[in-house]
Amino acid sequence: MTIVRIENLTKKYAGRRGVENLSVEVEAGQVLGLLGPNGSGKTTAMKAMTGLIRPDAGEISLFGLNPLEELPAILARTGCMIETPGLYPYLTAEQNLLLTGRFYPRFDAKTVEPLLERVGLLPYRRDKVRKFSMGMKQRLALAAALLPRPDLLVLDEPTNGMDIEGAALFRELLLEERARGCAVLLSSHLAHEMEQLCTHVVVLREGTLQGGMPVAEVLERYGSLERYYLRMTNGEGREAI
Ligand SMILES: Nc1ncnc2c1ncn2[C@@H]1O[C@H](COP(=O)(O)OP(=O)(O)OP(=O)(O)O)[C@@H](O)[C@H]1O
Repeated sequence: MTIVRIENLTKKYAGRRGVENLSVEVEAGQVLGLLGPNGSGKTTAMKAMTGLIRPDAGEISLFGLNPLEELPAILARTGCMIETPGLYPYLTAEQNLLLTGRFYPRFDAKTVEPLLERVGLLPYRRDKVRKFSMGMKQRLALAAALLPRPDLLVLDEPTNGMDIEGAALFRELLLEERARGCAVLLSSHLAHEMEQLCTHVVVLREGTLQGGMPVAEVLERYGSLERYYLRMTNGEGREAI
């Protein structure tokens, strides 16, 4: 089942580059990795998909729905982590999840404690988030993204600031979600992490798609995702998906 379909998405900021003519698809159970240098348009693409910004052109369909018209129905089934986590600093970790969970029709308050345990924050559940380190906030934001029991996860550099244990926990968690049939759109600068987690990758450069293929094919043809990435971003090669 196709969960994400983006066709010819273009978003420019005051005439300047953002993302141009991007087309991608993600099926249930697939993890699509967005790779690209800083400023290549990954966050812009994710924001346009989740209704945070309005695209200039192109078609976006999530679960067969248009985010410009049916965003609440889409967000009810989607977990997001884009840029700064939207957390309430003066509430505890537990209160944050209980409050955020109320926005999701499928939320069950009984899942809060297991979720806190899953991200390693159970001992800190009664601590105010303002006292949390960056990595702890990332862990809590990840738990918040899982609150709706999502069919789609949109994760922009989720392990940024996480310690080694947190990043390992994240990997485990993401593979579980993938096995459950959740579709994932993931961006990260860690090629090794992406190689382990993604089923498919696309590479962006200066707002345009340079290439993309299943990770298994990348490994077969290029030996590593890093080599493929470097090939796609140094301007040498551009391949059709
Ligand atoms: N709000 C904004 N106003 C103006 N330009 C913007 C804005 N947000 C992004 N841009 C520009 O759009 C381009 C793409 O930025 P974007 O944040 O999507 O890249 P990215 O691939 O996510 O980068 P990074 O890897 O650094 O997170 C950049 O040239 C950036 O300067």
